[in-house]
Amino acid sequence: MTERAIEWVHDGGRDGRGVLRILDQTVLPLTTTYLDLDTVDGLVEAIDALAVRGAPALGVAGALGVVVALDEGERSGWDAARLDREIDRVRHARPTAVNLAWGVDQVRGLLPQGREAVLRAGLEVAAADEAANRELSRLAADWLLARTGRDRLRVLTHCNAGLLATSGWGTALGVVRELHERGAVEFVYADETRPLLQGARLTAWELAAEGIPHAVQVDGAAASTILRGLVDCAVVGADRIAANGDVANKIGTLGVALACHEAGIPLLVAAPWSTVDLAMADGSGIEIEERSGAEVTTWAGIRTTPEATPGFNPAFDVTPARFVAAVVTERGVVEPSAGHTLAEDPSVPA
Ligand SMILES: CSC[C@H]1O[C@H](OP(=O)(O)O)[C@H](O)[C@@H]1O
Repeated sequence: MTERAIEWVHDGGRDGRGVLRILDQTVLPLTTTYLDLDTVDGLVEAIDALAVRGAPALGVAGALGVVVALDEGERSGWDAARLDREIDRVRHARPTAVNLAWGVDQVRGLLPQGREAVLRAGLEVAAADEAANRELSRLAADWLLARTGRDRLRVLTHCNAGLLATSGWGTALGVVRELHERGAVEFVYADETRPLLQGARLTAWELAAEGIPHAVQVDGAAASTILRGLVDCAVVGADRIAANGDVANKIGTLGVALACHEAGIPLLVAAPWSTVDLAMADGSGIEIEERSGAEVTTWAGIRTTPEATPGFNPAFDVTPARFVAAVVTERGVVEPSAGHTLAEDPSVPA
C-alpha cells in the first residue's frame, strides 16, 4: 500500500512553494481523493471532519500546519499577532490527541529563523513519526510473541491506528504489519468502531490491501469475542497517554480493556512517544472530545433514530493503567498493569 495520509508536496500549491496534501479519509474506502490544504480554514475543517485523523497524523498536521499558516499569512499580509492566532486555531482544532498541540509546538518557535527552518522542522516531525512507528512495531511484536507464547496471533483491533492515522506504517496496525511480515498473524477481528466506522472503513481497507486475514465485527461483539477465547490479545493506538499509564483512545477501548482483563489476555497500546503526556499525571485530566450527536443518530445522511432523539457522542474514553498490559513506544516497553509508569526511564528495554 503506497497511500500516505498526509505529506508535504514540494512542487504543489498556488505559488509552487509547496502544499500540505492529505488523503481524505471521510470518503474511504469507496473513493480515493486527495485534498491540497493551503489555508488555515481548510486545514481546521479537515481536522474537524476527520478528513485527516489519528493522533500521530494530527501531530504532523500541526507541525506542517504552521507552514500553511505562514504561507497564507504572507499571501494575506497578516501581522505577527494574526499569524499567532491562526496557528492557535490549528493547535486547538481537536482537544484529546496531545500530538496536535505537540506538533505545532515543535515548530512554531522556529518562525524567527524563517520559512525554510520551519518547513524543515515540520518534515522532520513526519519522518520521525514513521521511524518511531516501525521501531515500536518491532518491540511490540517481540513483546506479544513472548507474552503469549504463541507463534501466530489472533488479534483484536479497535478504530484505525494504521498508516492512515500516522505519517507512515501505523502504530497498532503497524504491529499487525510487523507480525504479518513475520508470518505471525493468524486472524484479525477489527471492531467497526461506531459512529464514524474507522475500523470498518479504514482498518479493513488497510488489512485487505496487505492480504491480512480479517473480519469486521460490530463493537458490541468485542467483549464476547474476547471472552470466548477467539483472540490472544488486543492491540490499539492512543491519543494521549498519561504519566501513570492511563490511556485515552477511541470510545469503546475501555470496554475492550475490561474484557481483556477478565479474559486474562493482554491489551497492548502502541504509540509513538509524541503521544505520551508526562505533564498529565493521570487520565482524570484528559479532555474528552464531544462530537455532534448527529454522528450517532444518522449515517450517510439517513436518520436512524426518531427525530426527537438526541445523540450522545464522546469520541474517546480513558482506560485505567491497571488494565493496560503494555504501552510500547519507540523508546521501549512499559507495563502499567504491573505498576510501571511512563515517567520511569522511557528507554527501558523491551
Ligand atoms: C494511531 S491513531 C490514534 C487514535 O486516533 C483515533 O481517533 P480519531 O479517529 O478520532 O482521530 C483513534 O482513537 C486511534 O486509536
